[in-house]
Amino acid sequence: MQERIRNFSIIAHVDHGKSTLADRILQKTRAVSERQMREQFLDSLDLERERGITIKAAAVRLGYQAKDGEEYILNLIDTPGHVDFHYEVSRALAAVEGVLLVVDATQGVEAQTVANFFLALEHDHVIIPVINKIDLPSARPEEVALEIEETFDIPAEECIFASGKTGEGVDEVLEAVVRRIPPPQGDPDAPLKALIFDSIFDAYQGVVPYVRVFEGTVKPGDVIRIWSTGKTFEVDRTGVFRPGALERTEKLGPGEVGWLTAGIREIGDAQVGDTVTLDANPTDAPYPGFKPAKPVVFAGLYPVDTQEYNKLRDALEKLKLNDAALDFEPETSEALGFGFRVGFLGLLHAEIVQERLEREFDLNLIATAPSVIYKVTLKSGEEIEVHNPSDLPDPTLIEEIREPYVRLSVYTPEDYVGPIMQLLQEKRGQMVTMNYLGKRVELVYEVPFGEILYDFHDRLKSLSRGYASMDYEQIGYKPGDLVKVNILVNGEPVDALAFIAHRDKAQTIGRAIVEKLKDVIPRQQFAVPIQAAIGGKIIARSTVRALRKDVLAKCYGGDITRKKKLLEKQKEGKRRMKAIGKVEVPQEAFLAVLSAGKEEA
Ligand SMILES: Nc1nc2c(ncn2[C@@H]2O[C@H](COP(=O)(O)OP(=O)(O)OP(=O)(O)O)[C@@H](O)[C@H]2O)c(=O)[nH]1
Repeated sequence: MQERIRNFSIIAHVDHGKSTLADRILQKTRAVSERQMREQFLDSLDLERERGITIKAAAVRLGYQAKDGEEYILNLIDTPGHVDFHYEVSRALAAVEGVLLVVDATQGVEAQTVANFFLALEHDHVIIPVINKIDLPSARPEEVALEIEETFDIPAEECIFASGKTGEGVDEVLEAVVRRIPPPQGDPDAPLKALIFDSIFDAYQGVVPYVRVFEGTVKPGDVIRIWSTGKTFEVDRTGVFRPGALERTEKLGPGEVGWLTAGIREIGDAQVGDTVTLDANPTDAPYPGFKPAKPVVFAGLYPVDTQEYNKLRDALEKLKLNDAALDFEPETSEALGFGFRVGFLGLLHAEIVQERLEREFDLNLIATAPSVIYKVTLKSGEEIEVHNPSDLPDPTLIEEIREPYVRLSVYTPEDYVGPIMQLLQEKRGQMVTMNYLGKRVELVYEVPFGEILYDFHDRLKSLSRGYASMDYEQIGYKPGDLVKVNILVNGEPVDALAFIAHRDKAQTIGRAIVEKLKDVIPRQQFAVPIQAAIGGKIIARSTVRALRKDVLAKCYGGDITRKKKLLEKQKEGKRRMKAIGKVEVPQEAFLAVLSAGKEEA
């Protein structure tokens, strides 16, 4: 049977049509009847469908009758395309022997096409390029095929032209999967070696690890051992993925992709990348390179209503069951009260978590601006990590501050190289290389991670009319001339608004923030000064003038529904206010630093 298994993934730059192609493949293999077929089958969380991005790798097992007359088992493992979830892509790829590299025929090769290609190459996978969306009038498949040849050294003839929308070329794709991708290797009698490439949490079964078996066999009743923790569990069930269902099997053998349950209660006991083996007959070669996912971006999350603190904690605990990368600890802010410092894999991850908290748990939250982790050496010789700018010790105690750097690659049509280089310079980037790939250019820079955190991606997109794309990886810490800037509202420093910036940029950013705050803080009965300060030195200042804003002033005439709408809008705005001294400060204020970068340009 192993001979007729094919395990593969689809990799692509965001929006190049990975999920649509997967749907079409499911349909072709008739694994799902038309009626059952939901759009974008593999994205199982509602949120994912709504935002149109794939977050969690999922898997499905399909039956396929090939042109050679044989029946094949195809295991399709879905991968997330966004850079925040790189580690999950990498582990999903470890579970397969080949990949479909989907490239949009109207866009060509982009940053994550390249990053994903190299991940697949590292795993020695067979790579089948699929040029997608050929139904679009602006498609230029031949040109893109040449671009692929030039960039990846894959002959242009190997590219398959397809459309996930119309279904054209999908038969060819399936035949290529069967013919070009090799069957999995592995000995059913060897000691068990299975890789956890994903997991879900089920209220009854606990953590359900998704595994790819490389060697040996696992079946109900076996006692398994999780490699990194050494913990043991008795297997209750094993099974495979049918579209929309987890189907039970007697066992899982080498080359198979499936799931198991074993009464595992903690997500930390079955983390993506870890190896499962048998306690009685363990493998001596676990899957290499396991590292637990580590958050790199931190933000404060506070309930608007202080009564909701416990509800927020319960919600975070529930989310963590399904998300090993989510990290949180209690935090108090003078301005915002009791809340949590929450760690994320990146900005997108942060946005998704906040959205889920508000939607699925009906919480009303104030989020503070996200921050990276700074490493600080004190004059006393002590080393500390700062996850929250307001925790940065007094400058007189500090010997050195180091900030995290990323290696950033940007892909862009050559027309936009000038403005993008200017942007990178403004972000304190240092060029590593610049490569020409036909009419496209790859720029590689080392940039402080904190600089690209807020608005970099938006600005890159707008500078290049949407054509440039980016990818990055963490490369470690470097010292920087960094200072903490405090923001004072009505003379009081607001801890939740403090930020850390390079000394040369502190004043510009400080000025942009106080200007922004002036606009978002509603007028009070009295004038409210807003200041930015480094230590005792005021570097920028603005004033919210007295007098309440009359939202109805704009509506003369008797349009009562419009008046109502405005009043409701004002109420909505009020829901997310925090009183700071005598001043009501709305949610937007706490994110002012996010938009401050734009004005700085
Ligand atoms: N015209 C046309 N549109 C397509 C085709 N394939 C996908 N699309 C559209 O392109 C957009 C992105 O498609 P998705 O399948 O969601 O892309 P994806 O790569 O899975 O995106 P992520 O999950 O965010 O990585 C959607 O609006 C699709 O309807 C195609 O073959 N032709």
